[in-house]
Amino acid sequence: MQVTTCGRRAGPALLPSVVGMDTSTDPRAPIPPVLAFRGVERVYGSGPGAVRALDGVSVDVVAGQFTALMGPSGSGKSTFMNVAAGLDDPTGGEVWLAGHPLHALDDTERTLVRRDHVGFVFQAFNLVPTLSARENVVLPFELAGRAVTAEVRSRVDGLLESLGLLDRAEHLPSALSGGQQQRVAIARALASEPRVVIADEPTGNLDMRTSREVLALLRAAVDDHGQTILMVTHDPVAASHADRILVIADGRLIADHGRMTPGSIADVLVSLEVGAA
Ligand SMILES: Nc1ncnc2c1ncn2[C@@H]1O[C@H](COP(=O)(O)OP(=O)(O)OP(=O)(O)O)[C@@H](O)[C@H]1O
Repeated sequence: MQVTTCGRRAGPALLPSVVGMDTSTDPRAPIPPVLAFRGVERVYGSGPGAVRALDGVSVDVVAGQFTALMGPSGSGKSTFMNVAAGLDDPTGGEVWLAGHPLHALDDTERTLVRRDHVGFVFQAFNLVPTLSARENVVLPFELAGRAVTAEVRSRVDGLLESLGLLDRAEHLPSALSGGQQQRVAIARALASEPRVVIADEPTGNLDMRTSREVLALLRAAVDDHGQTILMVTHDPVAASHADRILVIADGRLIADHGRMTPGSIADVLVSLEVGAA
């Protein structure tokens, strides 16, 4: 097991002037991380009742990797994802997304960074019920005021086809199965070619077979298109599709594993529960 830089407060020497921004033209330069946390803290409340949901988290999420974030209930997974996506503000430390210092931006600026660089996949699909599958996939372009050009339409149709949805493109979400709805959500997340897709329990509402299909699609987005994915899951089978498994407990990153089998992941989670008992 490689233990991360968890809990370490990064000093100035660790901070390049712009973390994650590709400013170099040197082809030998290391690929910058898509997401960088530097000593990130998120404290809710104050005084004796304060909760340290993130407690000095330092980690890089690497481009073109499928990273899973796991941990017990209340360990800080949702807080990590919300801070990573600029939906929540850290109370300390630095968060860099695609080269942008989220910790230093105001709400409007963070919204723009999120819109341009993050795709979301949620457990509850979150499709607009009155729009067809294709309209749901195109919606983020329209919301962002981006022209839905012939090229965009062709990319959307290519995605729908590769996800096996072209013959369902005109259907409303209510006429689709859970697996098909999640595939539409994945198409929507991938369509704008975001720097990172944040997936929150994407298989939480799906049966085992459909879960496997959805995970294979996420895996293919990484392997075939170099997509970066950050996924929260409680499910060792889901996490076994990831290249890297981060484990969080009490707001601290406590482990950083490469690919693992579902059995080994389950062992790690059980040992956490035993340790906490
Ligand atoms: N808005 C909030 N106000 C106060 N405390 C909060 C708030 N949001 C989260 N917390 C607390 O922060 C800690 C981490 O919560 P978080 O939701 O990030 O955990 P989680 O790992 O996602 O849990 P779960 O797996 O149950 O969804 C918990 O102790 C939680 O009660």
